[in-house]
Amino acid sequence: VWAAKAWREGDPGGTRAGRRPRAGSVPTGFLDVDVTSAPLALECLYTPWAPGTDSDGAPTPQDCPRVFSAGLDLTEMCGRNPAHYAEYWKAVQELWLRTYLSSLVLVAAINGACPAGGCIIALACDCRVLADNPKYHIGLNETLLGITAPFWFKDAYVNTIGHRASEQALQLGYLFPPSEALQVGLVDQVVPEDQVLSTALSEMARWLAVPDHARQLTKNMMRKATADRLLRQRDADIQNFVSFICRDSIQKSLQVYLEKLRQRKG
Ligand SMILES: CCCCCCCC/C=C\CC(=O)SCCNC(=O)CCNC(=O)[C@H](O)C(C)(C)COP(=O)(O)OP(=O)(O)OC[C@H]1O[C@@H](n2cnc3c(N)ncnc32)[C@H](O)[C@@H]1OP(=O)(O)O
Repeated sequence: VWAAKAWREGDPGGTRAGRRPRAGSVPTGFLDVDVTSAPLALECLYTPWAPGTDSDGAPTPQDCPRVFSAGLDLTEMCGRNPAHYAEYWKAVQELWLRTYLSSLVLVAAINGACPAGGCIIALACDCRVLADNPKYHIGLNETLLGITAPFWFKDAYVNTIGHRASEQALQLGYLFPPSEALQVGLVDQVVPEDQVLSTALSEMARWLAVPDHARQLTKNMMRKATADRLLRQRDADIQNFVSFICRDSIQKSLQVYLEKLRQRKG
């Protein structure tokens, strides 16, 4: 995700926020963003986490091909205590709200798989450019993990691809390959892999050509109702998440899913 400020200053990389998971951060699979540090805002958010770092120790997108974000870190939702789940979910809400309501132009350059939490961050951006690789699936696949997408994930989905397509894709936990993602409107452009970043920059230029105040007011007008819905019920949403995730059956489902992932690797 590239933010307008960094781009404007001629530093597309900007300050890196994506680093290996650490205390106080929201591990989202391979995307790790510190949301407890206010000045970070979104000017710094741009890269998925994966092995491979630059001279500052920050990861570089070209070093982590194949994964934009593996979604939320399932190990944060397994075998922990309710206080941990509550804190984690609050941080996830915060990450989404800040991204979704940012007055900056945000363009997601999706250079790999983009399931669940990865998809929700991409959906919070203004525009999505996906690399044309049949392995780069995008969507909300929660049901396949035995869990349900929270209402605000669903709202963002419906806002983007419509009610019927969301209803079907959410129930099936469907991950769209690039051509279908484009067709349904989940992404705005599908381009060859080596053109993702340049296309994202062109998109950024297009959005930045619009007077800022008019674009920002319009963005807020379009997004406010969806964000307000979560803001009104943040605490209830946290309680729902905690009681849901603490169920034995849900813990079991998540553990089985994680185990399958690990076995698939081996
Ligand atoms: C009432 C309301 C209740 C609401 C409740 C729930 C709310 C929503 C909750 C969660 C949303 C989510 O985001 S769930 C996460 C969904 N993500 C996925 O399903 C993706 C899983 N991962 C993959 O499919 C693949 O890893 C990949 C396609 C992204 C990449 O494939 P690749 O082959 O490159 O990588 P590996 O498979 O080898 O994985 C490497 C390594 O990472 C572990 N892994 C992968 N994904 C996750 C993850 N999301 N969380 C934790 N760990 C993950 C994988 O097990 C490997 O680990 P090891 O190195 O230890 O073997």
